[in-house]
Amino acid sequence: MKKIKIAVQKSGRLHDESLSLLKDCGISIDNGKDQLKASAKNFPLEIYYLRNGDIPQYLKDGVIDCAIVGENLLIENGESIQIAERLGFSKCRVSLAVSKIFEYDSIKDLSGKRIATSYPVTTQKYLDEQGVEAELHIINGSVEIAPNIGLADAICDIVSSGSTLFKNNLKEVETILKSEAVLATSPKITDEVSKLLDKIRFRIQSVLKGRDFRYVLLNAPNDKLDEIISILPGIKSPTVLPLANEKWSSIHSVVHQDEFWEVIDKLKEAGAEGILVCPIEKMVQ
Ligand SMILES: Nc1ncnc2c1ncn2[C@@H]1O[C@H](COP(=O)(O)OP(=O)(O)OP(=O)(O)O)[C@@H](O)[C@H]1O
Ligand SMILES: O=P(O)(O)OC[C@H]1O[C@H](OP(=O)(O)OP(=O)(O)O)[C@H](O)[C@@H]1O
Ligand SMILES: [Mg+2]
Repeated sequence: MKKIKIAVQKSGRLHDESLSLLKDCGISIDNGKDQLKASAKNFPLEIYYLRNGDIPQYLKDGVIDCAIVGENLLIENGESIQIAERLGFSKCRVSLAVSKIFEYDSIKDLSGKRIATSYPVTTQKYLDEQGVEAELHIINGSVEIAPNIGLADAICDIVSSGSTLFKNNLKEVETILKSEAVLATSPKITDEVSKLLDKIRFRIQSVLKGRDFRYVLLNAPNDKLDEIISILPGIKSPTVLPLANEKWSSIHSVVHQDEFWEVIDKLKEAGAEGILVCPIEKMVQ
């Protein structure tokens, strides 16, 4: 049977969450130590452990069918690569930054300046769009040190919490793009393998949706049922079950994590008691 070839980062920021997502999708991988390729035990899938930076090229060449990769790299080297799913982790941005003492008003201030970056295509594209000419210095890591050692006037690199910029006396001045981990697909994927990809996508969607919601169980006095039900969003409508005490009912529902605490406060105010909250492993729709 044909297998789908998926790449994940060998080590680094995306590695652990990529594997845990596949595991939550019920794909169990038999890994030997330092093995760069392994097979799933219960799904027609081969996993390849690669450098994140190399993945776009492997996808373009069709050596792998899909991959979990940082979205920012698709802008750098990923024309023709499609995003099948956004995965919601490793969120960051690619930004321009300058020394804290640089009097920066607009992007025009970088005209004729030296910019150090590991993302030359992304940086150049942005400068071209803004009509600014600058000199790029390509370096592969520790980019934030460049202005402090006189190698560059500005940098273009990944920012998440901003602490690396802060520690290196830099300030973020322009956000070029936002990124997260994505499931990306090769333009050369065959129809047969696409069917396997669809199965993985369906599982990923169910897992990610489950992570966004909480299952809520509570007890409600029957005379408050209508009010309490009106507070609960639910997928369709909440489940209401009678309790042994006939003046009370048990209500089950799902609540989005974004509105969770607000909903819980309202439920308590409306007379709900014994509120239990459980994680949802998967939510299939
Ligand atoms: N500080 C961060 N916070 C959140 N996400 C990040 C951060 N740094 C990088 N990322 C995201 O994770 C991806 C992987 O970053 P990481 O530093 O692990 O690998 P990499 O430097 O791209 O290299 P390699 O090619 O060696 O695997 C990046 O492409 C980016 O999308
Ligand atoms: O805004 P922050 O939360 O400080 O994160 C940003 C830093 O994280 C990444 O580096 P990483 O730690 O991945 O090291 P690397 O340069 O070796 O890839 C990135 O290149 C920045 O340096
Ligand atoms: Mg990094």
